[in-house]
Amino acid sequence: MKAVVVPEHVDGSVVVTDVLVPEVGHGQALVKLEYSGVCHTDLHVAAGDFGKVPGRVLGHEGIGIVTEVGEGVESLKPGDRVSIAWFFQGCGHCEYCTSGRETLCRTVKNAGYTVDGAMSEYALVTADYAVKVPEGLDAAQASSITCAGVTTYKATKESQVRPGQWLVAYGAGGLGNLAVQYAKKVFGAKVIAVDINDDKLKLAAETGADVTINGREVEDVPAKIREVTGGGAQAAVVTAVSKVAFNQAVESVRAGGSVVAVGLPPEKMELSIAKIVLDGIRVLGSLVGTRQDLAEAFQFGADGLVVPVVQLRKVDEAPQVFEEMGAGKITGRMVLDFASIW
Ligand SMILES: NC(=O)c1ccc[n+]([C@@H]2O[C@H](COP(=O)([O-])OP(=O)(O)OC[C@H]3O[C@@H](n4cnc5c(N)ncnc54)[C@H](O)[C@@H]3O)[C@@H](O)[C@H]2O)c1
Ligand SMILES: CCCCCCO
Ligand SMILES: [Zn+2]
Ligand SMILES: [Zn+2]
Repeated sequence: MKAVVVPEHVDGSVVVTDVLVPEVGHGQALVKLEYSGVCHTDLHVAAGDFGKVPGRVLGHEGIGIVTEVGEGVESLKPGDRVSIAWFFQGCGHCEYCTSGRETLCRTVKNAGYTVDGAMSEYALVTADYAVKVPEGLDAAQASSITCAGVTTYKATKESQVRPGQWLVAYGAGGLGNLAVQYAKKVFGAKVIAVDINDDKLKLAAETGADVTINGREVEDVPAKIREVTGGGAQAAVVTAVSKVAFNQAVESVRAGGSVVAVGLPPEKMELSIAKIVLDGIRVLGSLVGTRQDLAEAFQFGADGLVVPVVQLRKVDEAPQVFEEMGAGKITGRMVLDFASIW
């Protein structure tokens, strides 16, 4: 079967090649993929940013139909439409798995990183961890919610922004566009989108941003944000792949505000200790979302509140899609169309 794989010489490139259809084991289900979105994390994995995984099947925005279930499976049946997410499986019994923070499990399995992922014609899931796609949600759009959506929904929740308050979305890419939509349409915030690419800012404005700022054209982004918001935003969600955006975010929020770190640039943040102490600013990291978060994020999609902007691409185009994303040329989310090769 066709799959998008990290080649032996881990260098950021990907190959589309033939691999064996996996065998279903105890507690697992076999999923025939319909769609699999390309997340910037897939580029990090392909480049070895989190450690080299040559031969790994990439992908953690998978949506497909269950074709077979293994021994002991009660939660899924053939015909169910399910997701294949970064949070692939937790241990189920540690301090994190038993307190609503299962994505932090220290023995977590991650699709497309520590286990084979969703950019393949067939993929395995751990049945009890595969979140079902609700009726009424388009499968290709569900793909984008499986990582970009749930991650920005969770990050906005963690920001504690309240209706009528200001939230700045630093980065208006695959995640950032959905951060704008969840913040605006689910949490009732007023939203500023910051990016360095006008096409992405145009889409942000079309999908809910009240204000857009091009970080390459405005000399002092935080000052502009403090002016627009009358003293600073109450929250910032940073999905930009740039430390500049993280440093700007801390200077953009008002006293008592929050900065939620989501993007994964390789550098370190420069953080003014005095600023965060004297202004009581919360700076926190947020990692994808739990199974419950994903179920909620899906439902907001099914209800039409959040509408992922996706473009279907042929599986064989995966190498080009990765290059386009790396060059910042993608607007919305590129989704590999496995259904077209059924
Ligand atoms: N924490 C998590 O759970 C989680 C989940 C998914 C993705 N991620 C990470 O989030 C990041 C974004 O992923 P994506 O799929 O949205 O990528 P993307 O390439 O679609 O978007 C990144 C955006 O950052 C913008 N950007 C770059 N420099 C900027 C700057 N200085 N100011 C403002 N914007 C800037 C780019 O123009 C682009 O629009 C990646 O690092 C990815 O690994 C983290
Ligand atoms: C360590 C990378 C975390 C990324 C989450 C899914 O994109
Ligand atoms: Zn992701
Ligand atoms: Zn655990």
